[in-house]
Amino acid sequence: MNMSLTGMSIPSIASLFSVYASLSAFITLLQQAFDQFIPERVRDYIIEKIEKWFSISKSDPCLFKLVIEESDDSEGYHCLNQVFEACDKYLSTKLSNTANCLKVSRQRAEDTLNFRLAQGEQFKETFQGKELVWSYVISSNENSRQQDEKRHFELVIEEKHKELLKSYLNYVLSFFDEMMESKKDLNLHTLSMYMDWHSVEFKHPFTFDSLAMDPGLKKSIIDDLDRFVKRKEFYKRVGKAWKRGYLLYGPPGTGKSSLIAAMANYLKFDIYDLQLDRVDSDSNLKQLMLNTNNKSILVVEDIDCCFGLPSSREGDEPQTTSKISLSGLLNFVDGLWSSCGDERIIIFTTNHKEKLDPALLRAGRMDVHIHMSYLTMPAFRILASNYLQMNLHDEHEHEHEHPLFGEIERLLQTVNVTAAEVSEEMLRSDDTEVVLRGVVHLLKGKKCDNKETKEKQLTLSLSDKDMNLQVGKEENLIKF
Ligand SMILES: Nc1ncnc2c1ncn2[C@@H]1O[C@H](COP(=O)(O)OP(=O)(O)OP(=O)(O)O)[C@@H](O)[C@H]1O
Repeated sequence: MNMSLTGMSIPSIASLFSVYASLSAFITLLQQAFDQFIPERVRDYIIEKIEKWFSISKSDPCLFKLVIEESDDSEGYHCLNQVFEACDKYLSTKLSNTANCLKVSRQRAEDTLNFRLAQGEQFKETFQGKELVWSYVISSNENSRQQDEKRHFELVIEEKHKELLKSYLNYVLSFFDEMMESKKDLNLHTLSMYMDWHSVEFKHPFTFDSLAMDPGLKKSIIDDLDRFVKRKEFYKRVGKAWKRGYLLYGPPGTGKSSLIAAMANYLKFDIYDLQLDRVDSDSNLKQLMLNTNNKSILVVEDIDCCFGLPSSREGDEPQTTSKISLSGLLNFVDGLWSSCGDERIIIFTTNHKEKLDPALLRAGRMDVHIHMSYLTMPAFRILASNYLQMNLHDEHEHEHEHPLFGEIERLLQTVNVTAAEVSEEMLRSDDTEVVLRGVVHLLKGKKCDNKETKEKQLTLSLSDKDMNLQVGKEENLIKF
């Protein structure tokens, strides 16, 4: 019995070849016709549709996808999503030797390279024996500005393992927290052209050791900062937000910005430099405030110039003033901003405390007022020790001080000079003798100017029958 071949004849090898040949000729013809007669755009469209169809039919219906967007706009504000930031930082530490295509960047003044997934690229990771696939997606509409692009991560896992995502994300978040705790680099955040924060590495070398200031005042500032960072439980107990406000006031060049840098370096806090004159609405301010991180210092420089007051700087053009109101700012400082984060410091600086709105000085608003005064002898010793590498920290060293120190001390008692002016003089030479003579010359010059001014004032005030012409140096002052 012949069961398998009943009614069928096996084709010969020759006929198989001839069918194959005519089939491939037909396909080649079809392909040529497709290329020649169908316009390129239509061709691309057809190919894309076919590819899409194949990818849909291939896709596994049992996958679960988690979307992590860069910002959370649900409240009507563009608030950065910290989970996105954590994932971004986490991936940048994992990617460098695994993913197929990466983007690399380095910001000006940074040492480190930042690796990121390129758009549409994937990165696979195994967590507790299960595979997770990361991808980075940028979506934008064609007419949008760069800022309107939306970025998100997609994290895909098999549906049946999706409960693992929670512990995986917790692992990523605690990795990020540890990274932030141990990070040595601070960031300086300034306003970008899109009115968002733009961050660069903050590399200001200034520390409390570099700061020429009365040692007693310096110690009380350091003690205050130490107390502040240790008082988490205290603030909770008394029901206050864990924040502290400092008002730094004094003439230009006395070290207000330098003190801010020293504070940031001491606490390892990021700095947010809020240029109020660029903020155009209260809602913009709210968004910026909400996008600041814990453990940070928010700085508003020259606060007296921000709210329509005349410029406090000699020779300054009349400056643009902020479109937000002082009360708007104070509402944020007292209310929303202070209650939406922990370990926040806010610093206002001014050259003219007397021009400030009393609302700013109200008790409980700025906790500490620090007067940055003209240079005193103890502060001069710190400058000399730093710039000229003279060992002047030892109390008994004063006996062996350079002979010009006596003259400098006498001059400093009668002349108002800023640390900025003296430090500029100290940069002029490596030779101690030359530098100290330069300082004496600077102080004597100022004394002459003072004398001339005094004489002018005396003539004026004599005509006014006003003899009150004391030019005295204010004491260094810290007021809590
Ligand atoms: N107290 C100080 N100790 C050491 N250096 C100082 C001090 N004050 C000023 N300097 C030097 O002068 C430079 C300018 O000082 P700084 O910008 O801190 O002064 P400022 O009070 O903030 O001035 P402004 O009011 O103009 O902003 C600093 O970079 C620093 O080199």
